[in-house]
This record gives sequence, structure tokens and C-alpha cells, in this order.
Amino acid sequence: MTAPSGTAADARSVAAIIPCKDEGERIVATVEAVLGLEHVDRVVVVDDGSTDDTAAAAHAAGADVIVHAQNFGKAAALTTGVRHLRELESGEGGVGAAGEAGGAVGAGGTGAGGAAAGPRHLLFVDGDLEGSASNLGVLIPPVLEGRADMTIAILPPQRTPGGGRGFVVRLARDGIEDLTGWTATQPLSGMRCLTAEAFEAASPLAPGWGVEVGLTTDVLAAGMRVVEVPCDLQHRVSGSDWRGQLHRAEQYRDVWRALTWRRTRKALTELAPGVARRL
Ligand SMILES: O=c1ccn([C@@H]2O[C@H](COP(=O)(O)OP(=O)(O)O[C@H]3O[C@H](CO)[C@@H](O)[C@H](O)[C@H]3O)[C@@H](O)[C@H]2O)c(=O)[nH]1
Ligand SMILES: O=C(O)[C@H](O)COP(=O)(O)O
Repeated sequence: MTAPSGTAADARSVAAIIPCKDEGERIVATVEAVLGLEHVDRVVVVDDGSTDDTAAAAHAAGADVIVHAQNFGKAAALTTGVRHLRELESGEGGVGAAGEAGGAVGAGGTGAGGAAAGPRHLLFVDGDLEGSASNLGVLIPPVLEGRADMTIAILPPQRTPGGGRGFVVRLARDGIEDLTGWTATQPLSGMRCLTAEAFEAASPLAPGWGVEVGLTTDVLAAGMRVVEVPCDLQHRVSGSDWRGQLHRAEQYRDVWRALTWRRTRKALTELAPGVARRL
């Protein structure tokens, strides 16, 4: 989608969706930083079955909060967050996900656009960024100005070194390249700004930790533009202990599944387009 300046797309505002599992110690700082971003007029936190006070802390910090009664994984949390956002937008009387016409911006809007101008663009934010989330603003202008359908944050070296050996990152990067011809610098980076249309192109999202690979592949396959943007973010890195390695094994599994499904679908599209369209 290209949106030259002055079109309705420019008038849309942005909603941040923050999936969280046990981020009670970090979520207040993250929400406060995101609420301060220009163009962001809603912040939805999805508590994905936390066992701590994430939901209460996020609510106190000013976010709309929705809770999963049990843990469903990051992709499901993002899906719930976007669905909840669209419900909030339809309550604003503006254009919801279905794209109906007209209506005023409700209490949650800033008047800068919001639902009245169309479904909000989305800013996906991890809950553990804390104050560094205030640097996420650079992801937004390329999408608002129609230069990108999805931007992806490129993080600097982290203050605390992680314990990864690059296996998951390589699997993800090579798989995306194989499927689309595009080389991702940080294929697992979850901080992204995208249009409502780009989100739809990648829905249903690839489950669990496959979500980033699925988003990138599906948005590119739909002929949309993906742009990487350096962004000064710091997050809690996974260590080299057993917990960190288990986490990487789960990431590897989910990324592999997302890629395998997309390879199968692509092959089917080439062989039997009619069948593939129904998948
Ligand atoms: O079941 C879960 C697990 C995590 N999260 C949240 O998802 C976000 C990312 O999780 P995190 O534990 O920080 O993952 P990392 O391995 O550190 O994250 C890297 O790799 C992930 C993909 O594997 C990306 O989603 C992240 O953006 C990227 O920073 C955080 O807000 C979590 O609270 C959930 O919502 N549900
Ligand atoms: O720590 C990381 O960077 C991620 O968990 C990915 O792990 P990897 O370094 O093994 O690809």
C-alpha cells in the first residue's frame, strides 16, 4: 500500500500492543515510555497468563489491559491485543477493523486521527524494554508516511551480553531469505510498526515464537514493504543457563514450524493454486 502524504492513511494514529508474561517488574516503565510516544494514542497490554502482578501494574500505569487466563504464547497474546483494540475502536464510533465509515474519536483517542481515520496502525512492543521504549518513535514515521508497510527495530549490542550461539537467528534469517529473497539483519526482533493491512496479510499469525518470521515472510509475500530501522533499545536478554537454552529450543521449534508451513504453502500455491487459496 502506498499512501502519499495528505491521504486518509496519514491521519491514522497508532496503538501499541504489549504482550507480557511475568513482566511485573518492568511493565510500568515500558507502558509509561510508550504512552509518551508521539502518534500513539492507545496502549493495550495483554497479560499472557502471568503469575505476577503484570496486569495490575500495567493498568495502574495507564494501559488498557486484557488477561489470558492461561499462557498461550506471544503470537496469541498479540492476536488478542489487536482483537481487543478493534473492539475498543468500534466503541469509539469510528472505523473499526471492518472498515466502516465515519464517526467521532472516542474517549481513548487523541483527536489526531485514531479510529475515525481508519483502523489504527500497530506498534508491537515487548514488555521488558522499560525506559528504552521511549526510543521506539523512529519506527512510526515510515509507516505513517506510506514509505513502509512494516518497520522492524534493529537493536544495538545489549549492555548485558546474552548466551545465544546464533542457531535460531540463522535458521530464521536463512528461512526468510529462502522464502522471500530478503535478508533480515535481526530476524527475531519483535519491535515492529505495521499497518492494519499488513497485520491482516500475516493473519492468522504463526504461533508462539514463530510470529516474527511469519510476519516478515507473509508481509513480503503480499508484495508489501518491510524496512529495518536502527532503534536504541535495551531488553532482558536470555542467558546461557538451562532456562535460556530451553527458551532457545522453543524458539527454534516455533521458527522451524513457521518456515515449514510457509514452504509447504508456497509449494502448494505453485502446484495447486486453488487448494492453496483455501489454506
Ligand atoms: O508466553 C509468552 C512469553 C513471552 N511473552 C512476552 O513476549 C515478549 C518477548 O519475550 P522475551 O522473553 O523477551 O523473548 P526474547 O527471547 O528475549 O525475545 C527475542 O526473541 C523473540 C522471538 O523469539 C521476539 O519476540 C522478541 O521481540 C526478541 O526480543 C515479552 O514481552 C514477553 O513478556 C508473552 O507474551 N507470552
Ligand atoms: O539469545 C538470543 O539471541 C535468542 O534467544 C536466539 O538464540 P540464538 O543466539 O541461539 O540464535
